[in-house]
Amino acid sequence: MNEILKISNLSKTFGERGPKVNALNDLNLVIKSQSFTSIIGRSGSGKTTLLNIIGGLEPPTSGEIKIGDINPYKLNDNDRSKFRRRHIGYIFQFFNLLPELTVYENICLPSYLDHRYPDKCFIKKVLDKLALESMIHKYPAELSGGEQQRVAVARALSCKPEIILADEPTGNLDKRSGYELMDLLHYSCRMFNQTILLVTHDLEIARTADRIVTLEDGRIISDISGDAHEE
Ligand SMILES: Nc1ncnc2c1ncn2[C@@H]1O[C@H](COP(=O)(O)OP(=O)(O)OP(=O)(O)O)[C@@H](O)[C@H]1O
Repeated sequence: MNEILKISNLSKTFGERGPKVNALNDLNLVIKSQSFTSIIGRSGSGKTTLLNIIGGLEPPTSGEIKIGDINPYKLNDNDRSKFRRRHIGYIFQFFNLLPELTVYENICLPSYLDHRYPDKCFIKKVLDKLALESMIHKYPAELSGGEQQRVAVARALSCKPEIILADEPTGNLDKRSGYELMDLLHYSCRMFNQTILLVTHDLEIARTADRIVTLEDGRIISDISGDAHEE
């Protein structure tokens, strides 16, 4: 498999004026295309910071990140936003759906923002798989937490991004919905050839991945692939 993401000597320091926090310290990571990686670690270990930097939301203090051949931080703001919309899908703990839009409009939002027509055929497939077809005219407030999270997943998939970044996506779900969501992410990784990076505190959820990367104090302290992490 090819590399889709390469992170070299990445550091992030917060607190320009006040006390400094080294959230990431000289971190190196290579992610293969179409792989499923869990990122775990204690609170404050740098997981969200890493995901935000990969997602083009937070520039690193030093070091380099390449998604394919592109360093998103070498693009201007407009091109970086476009790059993000086209190549990266986000799933957050608090679904972040827009309450005044229907389920279908929420799902198509990334395409609208990109001034493109949504791929209706593809979206239909996603709706089918996520069992959302009957809900497309509803508003987020009319849905359960699990249903809202499925809408958030459909929205993340709708532009067929190569990379899905999921930050504690099961954090607000009951156990069953959490495992259903993981099945969906594994399915989309296989069916739509996506690469998934998942931040979680839940070790059982983390173990469903191909690879588990553990952070501590902004450094990788363990990186286990394949069946080894199931022992
Ligand atoms: N915008 C910010 N300004 C200042 N410090 C920050 C900022 N964002 C994160 N930090 C600090 O950077 C460190 C890493 O934070 P980060 O949110 O990446 O950790 P995390 O592993 O995702 O934690 P959690 O599991 O609690 O979400 C923490 O010490 C945090 O307080």
